[in-house]
Amino acid sequence: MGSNDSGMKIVHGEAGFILEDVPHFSDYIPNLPTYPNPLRSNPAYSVVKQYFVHVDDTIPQKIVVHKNSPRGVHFRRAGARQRVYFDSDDVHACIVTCGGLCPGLNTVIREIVCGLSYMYGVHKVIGIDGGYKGFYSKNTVTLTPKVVNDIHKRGGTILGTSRGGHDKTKIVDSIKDRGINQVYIIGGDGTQKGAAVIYEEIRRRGLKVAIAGIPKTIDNDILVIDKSFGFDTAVEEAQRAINAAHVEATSTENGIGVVKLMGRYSGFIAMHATLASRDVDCCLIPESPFYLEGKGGLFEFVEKRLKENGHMVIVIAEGAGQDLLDAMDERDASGNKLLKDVGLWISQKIKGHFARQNKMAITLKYIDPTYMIRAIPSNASDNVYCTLLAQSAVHGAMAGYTGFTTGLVNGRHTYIPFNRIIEGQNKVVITDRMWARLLSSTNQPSFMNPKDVNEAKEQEEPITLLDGEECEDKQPSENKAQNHVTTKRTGSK
Ligand SMILES: Nc1ncnc2c1ncn2[C@@H]1O[C@H](COP(=O)(O)OP(=O)(O)O)[C@@H](O)[C@H]1O
Ligand SMILES: O=P(O)(O)OC[C@H]1O[C@](O)(COP(=O)(O)O)[C@@H](O)[C@@H]1O
Ligand SMILES: [Mg+2]
Repeated sequence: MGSNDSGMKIVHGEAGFILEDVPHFSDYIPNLPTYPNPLRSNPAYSVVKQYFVHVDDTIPQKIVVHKNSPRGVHFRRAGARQRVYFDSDDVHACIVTCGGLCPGLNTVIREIVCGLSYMYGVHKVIGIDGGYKGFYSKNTVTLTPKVVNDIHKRGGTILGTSRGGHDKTKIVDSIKDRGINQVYIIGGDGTQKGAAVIYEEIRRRGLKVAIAGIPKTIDNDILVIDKSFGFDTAVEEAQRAINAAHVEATSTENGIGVVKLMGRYSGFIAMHATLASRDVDCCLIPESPFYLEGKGGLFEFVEKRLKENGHMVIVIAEGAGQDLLDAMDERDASGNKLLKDVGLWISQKIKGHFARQNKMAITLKYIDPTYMIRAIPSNASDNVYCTLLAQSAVHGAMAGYTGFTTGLVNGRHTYIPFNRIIEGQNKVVITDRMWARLLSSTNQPSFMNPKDVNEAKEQEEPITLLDGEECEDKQPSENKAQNHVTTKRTGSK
């Protein structure tokens, strides 16, 4: 076993096998006592054949391989272990939610509390009020299965959330002073960065405190994982806005419906909502630059579509086209760049264009459902997903793992080291099949010239085979997460 530059635990095996492992208490605290897992005598679980995860089980990050491909990067499989590193009576857990809202937050809170209680007999669980700053500036909330029983039916988070306020020293002091030894942190890329910092400080102080992250992002912009909870719910709810835009557009002559959806840096909601709806004529996302005027521009396409169909629907992600708007140099308390309302901007531009041209009268309706979508409870399938994520986090912390985010990788639940999650952002790959499907379903212009396409393709890395040869096919690089072309391919498998 070794560690790389970023201090990650890396295990190398045969045929190019790599395990990007997560930290464990035993890495920095010697001779800790262990206990048999209480699930052994749990009537529901004890009948399951092989309920406990084998200590060597790992999940591959890439499942499409060639016969000579190296086995590649793997993550530790999530789930209950034979032995645990906590006596249930000694556990004092806390839960915190940070960043923007997302459908499913309450379900995750519920299932952490119920998982700890029903599976492990843990009864001391508290909620941190209002995000990271709540650790040192607010009172805590007692969480029991009774308190959380119905919360999954509500949107938002019963604990409240916030941006900014991440003070490492004050947070870790508060964890220590309160005697907390398991910390469940639910939040997006910013939150997971904050969790990594807390984990490092806990380890530096030699504390037996498990730090477990549960990835939350309505934008689906977290690396490595298949998709984030609440994303499906958001795509489903977006259909209502798109339907309304379509009804408005088809009810007048030359009607245009514009719908803005969330997606600060990643256009997954817009892309999936468009593909699901089939009523959308044009989908604009941050990853795919566009322009308005001239040949191949948006105005030309709008005119064409109106002439052909008499109406059109445009879906635009909030982070799309920001380079065309006058830059706003403000940031939120977490340091995220504040965005201008691109939906309003594009609506005014289209109206202005047709007013100037004076050749076609249009009626444009702009719908911004973003916060309505974010505030709803999660749907049934997200509820199940949230349950499994929460239970994985609980199993991991009880088993002594720490410094991990729990996530679905190729349909299996895993523990992923923080460093892997926070090294970039998941983005739509515009040279990938899914975006091509979208372009073909809307028949919109790609707004790309051949030079852009070639540049995007050049950023892709070749697949290296075991003998060091390069395969003809290419795939997006793991390390180009900040570029337009990045590693993750939601839905394009
Ligand atoms: N690089 C960082 N280091 C430490 N804390 C961070 C970092 N980035 C964000 N945070 C903290 O994480 C929390 C949530 O971050 P934010 O970006 O608002 O939302 P999200 O986690 O959904 O991306 C905030 O309290 C913020 O201060
Ligand atoms: O108004 P707020 O709360 O700052 O939230 C706006 C942002 O939050 C999001 O919904 C989610 O962002 P995070 O997951 O990073 O919090 C973005 O889509 C959006 O830009
Ligand atoms: Mg974020």
